[in-house]
Amino acid sequence: MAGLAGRLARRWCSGLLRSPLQVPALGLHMGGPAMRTSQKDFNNAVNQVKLLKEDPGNEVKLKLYALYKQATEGPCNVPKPGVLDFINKTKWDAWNALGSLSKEAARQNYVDLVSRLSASSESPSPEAPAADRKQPESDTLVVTSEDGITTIRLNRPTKKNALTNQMYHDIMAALQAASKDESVITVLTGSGDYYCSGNDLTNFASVPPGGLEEMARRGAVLLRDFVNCFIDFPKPLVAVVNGPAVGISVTVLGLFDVVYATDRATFHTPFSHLGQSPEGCSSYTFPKIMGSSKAAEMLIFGKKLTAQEACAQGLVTEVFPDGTFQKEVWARLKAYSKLPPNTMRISKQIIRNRERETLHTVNAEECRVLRERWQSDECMNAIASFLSRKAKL
Ligand SMILES: CCCCC/C=C/C(=O)SCCNC(=O)CCNC(=O)[C@H](O)C(C)(C)COP(=O)(O)OP(=O)(O)OC[C@H]1O[C@@H](n2cnc3c(N)ncnc32)[C@H](O)[C@@H]1OP(=O)(O)O
Repeated sequence: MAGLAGRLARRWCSGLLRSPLQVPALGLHMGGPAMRTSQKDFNNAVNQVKLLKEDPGNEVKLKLYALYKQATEGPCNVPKPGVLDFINKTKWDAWNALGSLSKEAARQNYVDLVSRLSASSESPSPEAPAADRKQPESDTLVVTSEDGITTIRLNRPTKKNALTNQMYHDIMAALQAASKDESVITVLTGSGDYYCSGNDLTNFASVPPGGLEEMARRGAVLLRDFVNCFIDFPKPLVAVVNGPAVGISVTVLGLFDVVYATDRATFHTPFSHLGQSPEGCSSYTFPKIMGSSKAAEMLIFGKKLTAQEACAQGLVTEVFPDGTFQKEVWARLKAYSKLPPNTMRISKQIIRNRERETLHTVNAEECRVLRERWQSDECMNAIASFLSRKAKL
């Protein structure tokens, strides 16, 4: 029965990309998705599906179908097909699983999904020569591969490893390369006494010709792409937190598989102090990890956690004495890197995949909100204070 259902579903899915659901060509906006999806963006995405070079597989096609129905008709409003009507039941289940997701959110998710599918079908294949892959363009990021471990090291110690716009791009490129290289485990860590002091606040200092609005739009697209790389990263991802961590370097920890910290580390998300709001999917992962009131204390009131506190609350896996931190952590990681790589990937998938679409939705929403916050007086004043040396956390 399951085999027959699978075959029928496969046959149905193979027709989906050519189904009458699609609208005439409009040409997809590929330069980074808009944060508020218009009908035109959605129509473009529907059309873009037909141009995908690779078959995205049945699961994705079903997701596309369900999001399309939700975006155009709202929550599932038709009776459940009978158990023997395999094809329509599969479609119905996928649509119904979206519950009360709004039409707007479904449209946004559809556009995001198509944009990711288009990007991955255009990205270089694993066999592509290394020269074709984007490599870090400066020495503020150092990527090495040894003993089955690819290490991405933030290397701007004099600025506490604050993330410049270039570094966001370099990290994304490094993650993309690491997802395809021979390594088994990927590590993110920092040089010097800090792990990372978060977004480099001077990123806000140079306003582009389009003004504050354009700066906020670009920031939101960059942030969304950056966080998506963590959500979608396929191999075990480990943070080796070698010192204090601030802002986005803390929030994305909820998307890592394991977080090791020195006992010198602290974890600080001072968003309210900066007139900003949570990102990195922390509005979803933190309450899930530590409960809503602990998460609120961090994300709304900016409470700084010690490494021990972060460990007690589940954000950190294990804390090590600073004197032996590097030795102990790397010995542990080397041992883990000998485990069967495919098995580890598959285990990660089964742990994470169920939540992937939710995380993409959360990410898009957080970026939409932040885009507005970045244009607020509260945010501008906080950044101006830091840049004029009046404020420090
Ligand atoms: C597009 C994506 C957007 C994503 C949204 C992300 C949001 C966030 O990450 S919010 C968090 C932003 N981070 C901060 O607000 C931290 C600001 N920095 C500080 O408060 C302090 O520098 C410190 C507590 C991190 C360290 O203090 P201290 O030990 O006293 O060291 P200094 O302040 O002297 O720092 C040395 C040097 O580094 C510069 N610096 C440190 N952090 C940042 C930063 N985040 N942005 C820009 N510059 C930073 C600091 O200004 C010093 O520079 P010099 O004076 O030129 O030596």
